[in-house]
Amino acid sequence: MSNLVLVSISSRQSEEKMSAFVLAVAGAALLLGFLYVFQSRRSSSKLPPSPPSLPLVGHLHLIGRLPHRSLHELHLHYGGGGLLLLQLGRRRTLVVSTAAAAADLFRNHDLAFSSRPHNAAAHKQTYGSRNISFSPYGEHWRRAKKIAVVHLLSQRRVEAFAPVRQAEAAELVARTRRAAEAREAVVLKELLYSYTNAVVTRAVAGAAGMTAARLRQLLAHTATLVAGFQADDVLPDAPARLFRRVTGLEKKIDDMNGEWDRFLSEIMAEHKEKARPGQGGGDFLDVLLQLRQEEGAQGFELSDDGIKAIAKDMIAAATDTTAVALEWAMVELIRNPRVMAKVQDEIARVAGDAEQPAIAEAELSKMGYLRAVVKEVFRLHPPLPLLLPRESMSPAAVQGGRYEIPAKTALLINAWAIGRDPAAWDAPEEFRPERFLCAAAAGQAQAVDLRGTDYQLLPFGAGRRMCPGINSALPVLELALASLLRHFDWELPGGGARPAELDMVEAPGLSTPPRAPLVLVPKWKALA
Ligand code: HEM
Repeated sequence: MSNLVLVSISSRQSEEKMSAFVLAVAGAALLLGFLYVFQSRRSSSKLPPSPPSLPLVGHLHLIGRLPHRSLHELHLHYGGGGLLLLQLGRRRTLVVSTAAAAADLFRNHDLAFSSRPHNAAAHKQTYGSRNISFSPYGEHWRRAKKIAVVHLLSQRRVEAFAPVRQAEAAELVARTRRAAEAREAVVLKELLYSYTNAVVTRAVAGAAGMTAARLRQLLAHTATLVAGFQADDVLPDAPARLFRRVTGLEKKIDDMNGEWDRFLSEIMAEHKEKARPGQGGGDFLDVLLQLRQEEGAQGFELSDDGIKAIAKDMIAAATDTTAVALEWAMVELIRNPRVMAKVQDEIARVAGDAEQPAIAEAELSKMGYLRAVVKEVFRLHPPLPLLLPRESMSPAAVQGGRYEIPAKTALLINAWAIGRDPAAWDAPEEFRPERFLCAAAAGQAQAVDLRGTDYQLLPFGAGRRMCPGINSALPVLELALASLLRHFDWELPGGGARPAELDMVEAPGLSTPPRAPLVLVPKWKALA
């Protein structure tokens, strides 16, 4: 930039002109900045606290590569009542950082905040927001979510997939055993991602192997295209589109959508071919095709694109999240040998010395400490630390009228910060699963749970937009963890970091695995 300026100014006269110009621009920017701050303060005295902002970008310059951490810092500095109002580019955004503020939002204003902000790139990737996750609040979302809850992710269907989980957990153990026998270290992320990917691919499309491998590639590419703040979050529609075109992003997104569509169309065509009407389907695609035949799913038109959008949603929502939670669980257990020993003892006690490699799912419900470990992992490492963004559809007077939030305000719930809220948790930075057992032992009605009614623990969200996949995710996660801890002892490779030195910072993205992928050496435990 400075070189350009030097070259272009050839005479004293032009230097003077330039200084005047620079001064004018700087003055205008200052004025705009002042007006902006003044305007946002003046427009309502009942807005939540907000740091000083800049013209155009608002507060974007205050957000680093890990937005949940930047927002937590801002909350510690400015947060009144656990709320902050930020201008993130073009989006006015309410950020919730404490359990008490989340409780008020979910108990009293869930409906007002039940939509999703429009994002042109996401709109394109979801067949025009025909999926569930990114669909704005309305009839389409209501019906699609009901289909997911009643027909795809119900307790009955989750139980029907138990053999798939068993088979994939056995495969996970077998792969790990091969590495153990070869005395090789494993990259946990790869092992775990293959497992969750295979489970979800079989549930959605009934296939594993090549299909799972192709899907894995598609998911990885998609993640790199949608991670972090997008042009659409910052700029109005037309300039955002122009930005995407100029940077080549638009073409990349179109190519990726084309690949996804070819893949989904192929597996749909296979399902249509083998469909046996009236036989009650096996995988999600079978169920969706069957529902289409039955009176249009109670008047809800399930077009080919609609079915593909829902199938893609399920695959994307289930794979990463579960693998990320599993990887953090292993990181925390390696860092906390006392907890590792205790949970391994419990698993050995409950699962016994059975010859077969798989743990029966009925045994998982008897592993209270394992469940407490899982909750503690979700408290400190929610895989989607800011959940999914929401948007308000009407004005809301929150915290008993203390603050007034205008309609069309985006909402970010910082589940990562809420899990560290000192008003809700004792010694929040400590990994201590016992906190969940003590609550139950102390006669409190029930220990804090993950199901969206305890607002200090929100890894699956809460309210109308809460994750419908929780019943399906928990057994997938618990089964893998129990199997890996039952059959193997785990060590860091020699010469690497010591447990206490493990990097506990996240990688950036919508879901946040450890920044440094965990590498461990498994040791096969011969069962007694
Ligand atoms: C550890 C695993 C998982 C975690 C941590 C997780 C977390 C979340 C979160 C935080 C949300 C947004 C909630 C909100 O906006 O308040 C969400 C939404 C959603 N999840 Fe999950 N999820 C997991 C697994 C799954 C699975 C296995 C499925 C399906 C097979 C699934 C399907 C969905 C769908 C469809 C939505 C959109 C709901 C809506 O917008 O109404 N998730 N999930």
